[in-house]
Amino acid sequence: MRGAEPADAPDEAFTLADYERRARALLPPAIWDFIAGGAGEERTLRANEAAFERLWLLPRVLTGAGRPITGIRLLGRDWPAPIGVAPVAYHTLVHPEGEIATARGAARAGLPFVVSTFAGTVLEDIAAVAGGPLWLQLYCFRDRDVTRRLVERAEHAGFEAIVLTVDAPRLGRRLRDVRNDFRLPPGVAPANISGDDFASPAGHAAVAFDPALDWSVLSWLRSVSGLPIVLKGILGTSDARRAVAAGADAIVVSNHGGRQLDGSPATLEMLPGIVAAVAGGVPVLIDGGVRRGVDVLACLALGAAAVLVGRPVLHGLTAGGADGVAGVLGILLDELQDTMALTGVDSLEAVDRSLVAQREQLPHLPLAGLGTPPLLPDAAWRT
Ligand SMILES: Cc1cc2nc3c(=O)[nH]c(=O)nc-3n(C[C@H](O)[C@H](O)[C@H](O)COP(=O)(O)O)c2cc1C
Ligand SMILES: CCCCC(=O)C(=O)O
Repeated sequence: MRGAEPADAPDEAFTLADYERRARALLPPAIWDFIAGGAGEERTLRANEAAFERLWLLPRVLTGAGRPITGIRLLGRDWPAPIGVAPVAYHTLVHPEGEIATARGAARAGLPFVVSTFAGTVLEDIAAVAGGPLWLQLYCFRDRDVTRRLVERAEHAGFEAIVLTVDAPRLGRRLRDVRNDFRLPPGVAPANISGDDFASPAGHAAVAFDPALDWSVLSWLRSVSGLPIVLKGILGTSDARRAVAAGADAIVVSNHGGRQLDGSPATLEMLPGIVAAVAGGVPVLIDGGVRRGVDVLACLALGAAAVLVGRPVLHGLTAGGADGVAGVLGILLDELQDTMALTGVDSLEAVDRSLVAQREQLPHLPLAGLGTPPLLPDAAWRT
């Protein structure tokens, strides 16, 4: 499906799919399953990547576009490209240096890194080697003192935003982990929170996560931190509007990589409606299934300010530590530049919806009219 591919784990990685195959060959099966898996029957997990297969990019020719400039500005900071590392727990599951190596890899590209509440290494140590913006992903615990201390430490260490995950009153039912009776191996534990039994991620979340959060959590967070607040895990238009009204500084359209509510839609499918609902009020980021530079441009064409990438970064970390992370991010960046050049745009401001078409909406394609609901409500195919 993914083009000219070697049958096994390749020696050299030219695509994110190559890194994925290398990681799979290296990791114990239960750890692979924890990372790769989603909730339930994994319908949402599959849908995230599949949604990109339904979009075509429409190249324009003779536009006079020169060398592509990929930089953006977000929450007061310049990013060299609209790509960041999504928060992923326990990088120490796949590499002994964990998030330290990830931060070093991301620093080579100058790209931002969202560090998980469940990082396996110490926030201050990560900050010491980081080269791009650092954001802290926050799970709000029943114990607000533990939650507050984490935020204060991050702020003190130079983290620039808090990314509150709002789609996890508990963890989704991840059947691979249930069947494997998945436990963290010895030596893998959260480095920035203590006291609990963390061995079973779902069991720990059931005890420690606040299952009854409501919108007042934003004012609580404002009372403990002056940092910008990003809400991660918004999938609906009314929640997106509510987030803006409640004072969020940005949102991430996310279904947690298909790990929470199985049966929720692909993030790409929800993006245009959410962008319209937010109407420029705050930047809209997206994650879920971004695996190629073309996917990044498709998200931007549908109105995203930036994308976050989760599993591929862990694949790079598994395969080559900091070099592997830099490799994954570098491939995405190169592919984004190729895509911009070949689409006929040289800046991201020039990227808009006229650059994408949903394949079912191109009337001359045999696939037209199969009854798939339109991704772009206004049939935005133009030439
Ligand atoms: C192994 C793993 C651990 C994750 N841990 C967290 C986490 O601690 N906090 C969080 O908000 N999201 C977490 N996520 C979700 C990611 O931030 C992100 O939403 C998702 O992975 C994006 O999809 P992608 O993997 O297809 O790029 C995790 C995802 C994976 C695969
Ligand atoms: C308690 C660890 C939660 C990590 C997480 O969010 C995920 O695995 O998706």
